[in-house]
Amino acid sequence: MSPRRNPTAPPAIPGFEHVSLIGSGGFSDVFLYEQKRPRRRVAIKVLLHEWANAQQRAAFDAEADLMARLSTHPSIVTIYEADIASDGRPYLAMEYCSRPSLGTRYRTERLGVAECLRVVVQIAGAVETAHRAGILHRDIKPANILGTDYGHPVLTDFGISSTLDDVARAEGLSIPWSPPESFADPPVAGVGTDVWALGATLYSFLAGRSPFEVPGASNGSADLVQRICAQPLAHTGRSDVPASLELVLATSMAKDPAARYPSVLDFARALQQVQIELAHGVTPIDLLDDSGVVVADDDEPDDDEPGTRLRGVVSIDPAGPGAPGKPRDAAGPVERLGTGSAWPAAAAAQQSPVTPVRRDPGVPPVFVPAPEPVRPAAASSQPVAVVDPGWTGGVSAPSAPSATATPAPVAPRWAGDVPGMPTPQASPLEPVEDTLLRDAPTEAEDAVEEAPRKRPVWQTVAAVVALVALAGGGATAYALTRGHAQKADAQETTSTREHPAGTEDDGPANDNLSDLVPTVTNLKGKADKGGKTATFTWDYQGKDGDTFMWRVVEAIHKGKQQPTSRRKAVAPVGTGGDVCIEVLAVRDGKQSADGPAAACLKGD
Ligand SMILES: Nc1ncnc2c1ncn2[C@@H]1O[C@H](COP(=O)(O)OP(=O)(O)OP(=O)(O)O)[C@@H](O)[C@H]1O
Repeated sequence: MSPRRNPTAPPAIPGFEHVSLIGSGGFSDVFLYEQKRPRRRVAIKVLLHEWANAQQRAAFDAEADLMARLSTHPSIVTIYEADIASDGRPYLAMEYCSRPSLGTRYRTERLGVAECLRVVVQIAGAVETAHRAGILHRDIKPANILGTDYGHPVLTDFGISSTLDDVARAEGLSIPWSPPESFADPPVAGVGTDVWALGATLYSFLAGRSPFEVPGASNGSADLVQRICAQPLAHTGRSDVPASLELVLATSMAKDPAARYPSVLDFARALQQVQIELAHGVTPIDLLDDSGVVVADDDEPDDDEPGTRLRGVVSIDPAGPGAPGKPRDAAGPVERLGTGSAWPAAAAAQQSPVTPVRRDPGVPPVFVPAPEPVRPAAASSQPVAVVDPGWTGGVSAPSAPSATATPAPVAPRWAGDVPGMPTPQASPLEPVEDTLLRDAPTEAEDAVEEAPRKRPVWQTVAAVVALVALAGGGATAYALTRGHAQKADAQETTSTREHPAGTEDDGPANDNLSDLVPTVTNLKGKADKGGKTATFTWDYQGKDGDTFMWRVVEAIHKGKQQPTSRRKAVAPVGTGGDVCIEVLAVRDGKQSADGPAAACLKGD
């Protein structure tokens, strides 16, 4: 896969030897290093820019401390150290996860229902733990669930980049896993955002596609946003997914945040109920109690909280002494949640300090909460330690579950989420892009010492709107690279591609990815003499014999795909000299894993 930018040079870091590049994200490059003492492989995430001031440095330190404390959770990637490299760039050394991310796996293999449930319940424990520490993840998606050497799923990417500055904190998100309120202006974030994203992640694992991706149809960012906001959720299309699980998914992805599970813990409990129904082992939800330690097993079953590795779940005040990953600075860069409820996360959902989720009093929450709010010293217990096979890879201690312990999900009230949802036809998938709302840093941007930033959602929505205007003859053009809104040049524009997780560059984690079809890069158009046509050219680093499909793209219509084996396409220009095209690489019937690249030529 060709990155949208060249990776930066690996910095010299005392005590570590650079081995290879693992991959590049929007704000960082991740390298494999060999730590000298003790000898072990580590993944080092190096931010693209050095810090401009002491305030940013302090924010980075606070964030790294927080992450390190959170990362003791068994389903959160372990952080080893955070520091500043010799070239001035901050870095984070972490556990090297040698297995492909779930972002790669769900697209390339059919995951079993049991594994999907197990993974998501485990990750739910991580997310709930973060929420109790006052942190929203805000970018939960399959690609951010890595696999350790032992195959344990671990959540990563808590947005260390969001320490950069206020702009970075604005919003950057992965459209396919984002809820409708993320597309509001300004975007809204709360616990419900993570509940939706985790539900959407589970859906992706089961369906092999993200929830609003329609096989065979256009799955650009504008399409996805429209469907996420307005269309009902389709069934996963799998006969081995029971109706109860479809309902849990629909509840977690109810359009109205108030109609979702009030906390990730509640969502996880509903999944445990499905595990019970399917006679699967119940996966424990790993949480800390109020003293900050995992409660030791004892021999009394906990019928009320099946499989929750926690006895006295309490209202944890993130500022309190027992809070895991207690923020050093309450005014720090990460999004903090409110507290003070017996349902801490639920309370937080209503009190997001950034923009509260508006709860419509006329719409009662449809989730039936667990019978009792969590209480301190509930003195329930776990009976025996059992080995949870598969992803768990370790000893866990689910309590004896009771089929009546956790309430079954009830039908969401949101009209679009009711059963009877359309089931998409099975057809070859056209993968949608992973993180869709990022600026693609240009070399010029890289050259200046500017904090990387994520593009606020409303800006991208504005870009979508601008593209609509373009179809109507407007002169403003944007290159929409499946969600990347890049302002185009006056006469020539270039579109570069996102580098999605799971499609890394050459490196040890990529062995199983050699079959992925890369995406074209450096797509640019130039008006031909006479102004009636434009010639687009692009770069491509795939295999001999790979071909391309290209087509003209308008705001609400896409032209017929045209095959070519050349890296060139001549497109007719529209009114005002505007024209946008998208180009997809094809190999043996397979398309670019990252979808098409797109670029626009803007008229006068
Ligand atoms: N601890 C790790 N072990 C192995 N691979 C990792 C680790 N952390 C990240 N990676 C891989 O490195 C690549 C880049 O990761 P990074 O988190 O920077 O990018 P991203 O998630 O694609 O983008 P962004 O962070 O901008 O959303 C991804 O392919 C990711 O799977």
